[in-house]
Amino acid sequence: MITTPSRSSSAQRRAEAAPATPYVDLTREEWSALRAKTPLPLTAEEVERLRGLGDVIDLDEVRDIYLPLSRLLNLYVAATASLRGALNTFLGDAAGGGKSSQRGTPFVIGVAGSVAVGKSTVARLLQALLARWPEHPRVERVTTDGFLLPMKELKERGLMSRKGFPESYDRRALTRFVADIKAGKDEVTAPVYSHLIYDIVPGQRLTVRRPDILIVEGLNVLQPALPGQDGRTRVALADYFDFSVYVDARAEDIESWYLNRFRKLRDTAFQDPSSYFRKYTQVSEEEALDYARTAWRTINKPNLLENVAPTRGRATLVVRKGPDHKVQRLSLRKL
Ligand SMILES: Nc1ncnc2c1ncn2[C@@H]1O[C@H](COP(=O)(O)OP(=O)(O)O)[C@@H](O)[C@H]1O
Ligand SMILES: CC(C)(COP(=O)(O)O)[C@@H](O)C(=O)NCCC(=O)O
Repeated sequence: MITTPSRSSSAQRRAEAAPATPYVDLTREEWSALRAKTPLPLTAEEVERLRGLGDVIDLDEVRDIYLPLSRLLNLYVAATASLRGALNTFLGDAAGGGKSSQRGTPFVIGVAGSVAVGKSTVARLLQALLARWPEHPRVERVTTDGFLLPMKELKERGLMSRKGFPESYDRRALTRFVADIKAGKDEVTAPVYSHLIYDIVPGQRLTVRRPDILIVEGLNVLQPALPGQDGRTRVALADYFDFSVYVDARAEDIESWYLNRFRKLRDTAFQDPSSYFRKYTQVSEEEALDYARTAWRTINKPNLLENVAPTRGRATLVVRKGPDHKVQRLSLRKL
């Protein structure tokens, strides 16, 4: 065969020089150029609604990063619906039509990353943007903190300073919750955690009623399953995800976001007389920040390094933020 040498593009040359990875790596510029292909511009009114979520987020960031992401997810949802059609065709052929009318289950998106990396901000934004697509107007969001063990149990098990570590959750209940959603149940409920009382709210449940899309956000959503008592591997939460996003940043930057958030909360939510953290409004800011620094150094940073960061390579998409929260790079899993 005769081949003619062609002048390769810089992207091609970079791909050839880079070590093999299961991801397509994109710079911010490459990703944001995809915005032009997103047929869903934001109106001024919608931009205001996004601001109304209470998140401090740069509007260019919404347009350049999160709007293309909502487009990508819209394509994945559509592709999953086509796959369901293929499955129904197969079931129709194989089972004489009896099982060929699967209604479809919610499309589940996991959002993982460290404490304070910005998971909730990303998840709220995605919820608002995805709900604008006519194909999937009902988008619900749950945080995994509802599956933390109640404080009484954490105390009994000596886990109060391991809050957020995999062992501080009822992982079976969490996996069951998402399994039930993917089983197509009409109503699935979950316990509710309150940051105010720093505990599970007794008797309260949230109900998920077959949304088009469910976003599950939490530190450990990409954790592999624990082996059962019989030593056998179990199903993990992430086995039920249709797509997952890992929000990544340098630990030093996340620490400063954690401390900033603590400072803001000290001026707002901690002032509430029923707040578990009210004591930090009664001491100097420096003393309060000393507590937050210790919590970062002894709980959240070790959890990030030991448990959370090692799950990054399981995500469908990794978004890497810089010190100003702006996304600098993205890695998208190849298919
Ligand atoms: N894109 C962003 N731009 C500016 N600030 C952000 C952004 N994302 C998160 N933050 C801030 O960083 C802190 C942590 O974000 P949050 O969404 O609460 O994190 P997580 O849910 O991962 O704990 C908060 O103070 C939040 O306001
Ligand atoms: C509630 C959390 C464990 C996070 O829960 P998630 O929804 O990610 O499962 C975390 O935000 C937290 O409160 N950690 C305890 C250590 C600290 O106070 O920073």
